[in-house]
Amino acid sequence: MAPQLDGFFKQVDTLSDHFIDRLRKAVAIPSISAEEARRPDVVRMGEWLADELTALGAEVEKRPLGKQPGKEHLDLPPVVIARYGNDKNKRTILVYGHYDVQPAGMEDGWATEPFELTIDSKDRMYGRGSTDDKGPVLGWLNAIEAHQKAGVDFPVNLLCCFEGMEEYGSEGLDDFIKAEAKNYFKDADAVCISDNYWLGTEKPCLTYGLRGCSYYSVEVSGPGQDLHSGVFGGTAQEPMTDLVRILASLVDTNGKIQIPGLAELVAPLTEDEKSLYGDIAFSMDMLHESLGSTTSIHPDKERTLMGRWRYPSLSVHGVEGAFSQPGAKTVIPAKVIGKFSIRTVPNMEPEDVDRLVFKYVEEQFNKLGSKNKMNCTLQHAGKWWVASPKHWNFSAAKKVEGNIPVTLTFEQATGKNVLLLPMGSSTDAAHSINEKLDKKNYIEGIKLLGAYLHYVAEEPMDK
Ligand SMILES: NCC(=O)N[C@@H](Cc1c[nH]cn1)C(=O)O
Ligand SMILES: [Zn+2]
Ligand SMILES: [Zn+2]
Repeated sequence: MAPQLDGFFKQVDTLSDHFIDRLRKAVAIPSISAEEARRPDVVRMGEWLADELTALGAEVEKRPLGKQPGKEHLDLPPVVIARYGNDKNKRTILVYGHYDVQPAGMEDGWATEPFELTIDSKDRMYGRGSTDDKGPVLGWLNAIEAHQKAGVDFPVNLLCCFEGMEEYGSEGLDDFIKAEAKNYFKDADAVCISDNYWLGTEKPCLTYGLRGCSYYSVEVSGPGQDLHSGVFGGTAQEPMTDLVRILASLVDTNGKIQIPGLAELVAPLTEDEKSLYGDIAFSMDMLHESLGSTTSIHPDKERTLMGRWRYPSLSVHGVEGAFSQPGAKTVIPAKVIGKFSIRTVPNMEPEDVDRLVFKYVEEQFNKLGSKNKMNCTLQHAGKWWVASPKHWNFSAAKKVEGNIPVTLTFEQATGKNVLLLPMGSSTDAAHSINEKLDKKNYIEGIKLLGAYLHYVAEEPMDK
């Protein structure tokens, strides 16, 4: 272990209550990027983060990203960029994270108030954003503070890029990264992202690939307004009935995507690759623990891991415009918008996926012979990404021990290696109700991020 690390680690332990308090303040800001009414809170969260970074001595800027595409009345939240240290003799590491969160409310079934960090008797810290991605983002700030208070020299120059629209597909960030790759980010020697999870609960992991995500809307409309089913049921063709049929035709119960031609886009499985899955420290029990049930598709670990990593999957997410409250409202919705997405893998090109999806959805709708109107559109697409795990950036991270739309953009625009270094575990329930981060993962995760920076500072650069 590098000698300075000991002092840093001890200081992280000393400051642990203060770091938890910092996370409590962050979780208390409901920075939900998908909800228009919460946009001021997303902006407030960015400002809070910028202030915290400034107080730690970083040079901070809040860069505007313009208007939200398709919602021109809304400003995108600023990207918070910062530089900590400018020593030409040190390496420069660019870290990325996001300060926005997924929607959350008690009505979804949370056991505790989602925007109040609640710590239970097993030191599990519940709150929206605790693991995705406020805990990991604060991990970098906490690592800076622990170095300062321990009197340990910070081993690298740190560049930060923290965005507020990740959970909405990182609107506006691609163009920003491309524009700044040779400007603000020009000194970066490597990139590190902490915005994913361990495979299980005990063993840290490094991630060198992410599936892509192509996200679609299917709008079906007919009547001029919502109708009373007692008055109009049996007289009007119902958009919801058409939509449910289309959505049901996309994928079967065992996750097999029904869209012709899609499977042919996937890189074939080689014997070499197949043999790798057996040795991975993962079990069906671990999967069932993180699922919170035994309703898994595949009976064995190999097929499960392949289903999660190397094959595409299609998920149906929800329906806009449909009655979703408790009770028995007898409405016939006039217009409904179904949402589904496909997690894509090598070698699926997003344009090919779109073409096959649009053709199939059109055919399924035409088969219904409905007089309603249907329109299928792409909301956003992030391409899959695979890195080189032999790079020095990964070698450094290995010593200390899963789509993030902009990962590929960082790699292509900066030309630098990108490492994904997760803090949270597989049971953290990111995007779900009762999201949490274990205190152990948070505190040890701060040490992990700090130690990675020490090792990356020392790695020979010749890979
Ligand atoms: N923590 C990463 C994450 O959750 N990313 C989102 C990104 C996304 C894509 N489309 C909408 N959001 C994910 O769902 O993978
Ligand atoms: Zn995230
Ligand atoms: Zn997320």
